[in-house]
Amino acid sequence: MADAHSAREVALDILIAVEEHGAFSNLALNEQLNRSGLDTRDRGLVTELVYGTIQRQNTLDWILGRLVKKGPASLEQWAHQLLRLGLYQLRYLDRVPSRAAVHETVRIAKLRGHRGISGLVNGVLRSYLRREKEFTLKADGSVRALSLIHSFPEWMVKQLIHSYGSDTATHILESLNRRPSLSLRVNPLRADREQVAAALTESFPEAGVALSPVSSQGLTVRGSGNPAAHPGFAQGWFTIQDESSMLVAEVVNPEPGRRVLDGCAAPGGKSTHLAERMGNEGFLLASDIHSHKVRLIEESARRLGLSIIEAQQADLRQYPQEAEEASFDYVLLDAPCSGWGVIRRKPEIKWTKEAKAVKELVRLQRELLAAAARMVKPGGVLVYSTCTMEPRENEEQMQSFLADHPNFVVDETVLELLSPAVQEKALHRGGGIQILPHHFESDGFFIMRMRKERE
Ligand SMILES: C[S@@+](CC[C@H](N)C(=O)[O-])C[C@H]1O[C@@H](n2cnc3c(N)ncnc32)[C@H](O)[C@@H]1O
Repeated sequence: MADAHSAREVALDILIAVEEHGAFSNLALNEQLNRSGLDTRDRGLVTELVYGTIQRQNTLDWILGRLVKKGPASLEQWAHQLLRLGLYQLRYLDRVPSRAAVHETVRIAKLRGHRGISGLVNGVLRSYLRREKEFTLKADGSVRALSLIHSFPEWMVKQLIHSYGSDTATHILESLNRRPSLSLRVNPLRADREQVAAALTESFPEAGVALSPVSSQGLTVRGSGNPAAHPGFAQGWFTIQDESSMLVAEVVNPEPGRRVLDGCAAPGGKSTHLAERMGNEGFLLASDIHSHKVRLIEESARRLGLSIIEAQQADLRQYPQEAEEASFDYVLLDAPCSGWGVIRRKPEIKWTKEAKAVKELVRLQRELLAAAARMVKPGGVLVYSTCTMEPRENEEQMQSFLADHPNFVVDETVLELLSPAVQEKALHRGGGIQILPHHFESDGFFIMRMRKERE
């Protein structure tokens, strides 16, 4: 069995990969954990350390700025990451005794650096423990205080307050700092929701499996357990998917036998959901610009027994061959976006995506929307979705789409397609629905359904 020492070293390696090489935290975690040979408890610790340290980065750096003489940026990259990792444990992890956290951090510093560095690490962490009270943060209504208390960039906090008001913005920030939960979508072509819940509970008694109030195909897993390791996964009983994300296919609500285009489809979470809802009858073209990701759609479709999906690599903006224009009954555009709704799973989004990136995304989404609109048959349905709470990419984007495309009308009855719990909580924004992260402790999502008028 591996010990907690190596857990911290694995965590440090992942933090360095994310910061220096721009790796995605969730992918880097998966890859390094699989290689590490750590047991379940230590894997849990690594996950906690990596997500927590990235999540709390600006608060940790604010403190380090006062404790490291020339500032933390003057240190070598790995030493800066190591200090963040050590300080995170002292400030946020009750279950790790302070002595152990300091001792382990200094030990790693000795292993990886020279004596000077281990002395510095030791001094900084010990002076934090002595001066802890100086770093108490109080909400005083300012953007700066909220940004430091919850560790979000100030521009993002400002934008959330502007869009949702201060109370809701605070709920959003708090929720995005909680651990991501796990949910599954049951494949009705292969299994029944109650039976899958019972089978998983039998295999993982600690898992706490329950029926989701959000989606009629969803199950939530609140405790520990790894459903992907259950034999039912390979047999196509279920897919691991966030609950909010399941609402998109429910809003599209395609009839079996029809022609569907998913224009930004990889890795295929929503394409496979759509095909399941169609009872595997009809035709679903799942296309994405990245060929390596198109393979993932094919793999999932095969595992779930969905033969109506044709996956292809294509830039939606280069579409269509004339033959395909206006030939789809339903078109889904699940657009690339700023991803604020999934910060729980990819906390580095807070630090890597800058304010100006939103502008570029808005332009790309606009081009993709125009292309998607061309593919819809007269009388057909267009659904636009994003996993963000940023209004310029959501309701404002749709406002300008509707102004440019007067032949599309908003489907105002969209909530009737969704569960009572969603009907009660979802916000109505410009004809679309907005799920916020604290509504169900799931991802933030915007979804809007429109119909193309018959000529
Ligand atoms: C939000 S993700 C889609 C997630 C997917 N719908 C699912 O549920 O698994 C957005 C996708 O858009 C793709 N994309 C970006 N630009 C594109 C373009 N010009 N044409 C087609 N796909 C594009 C990206 O490769 C990415 O996979």
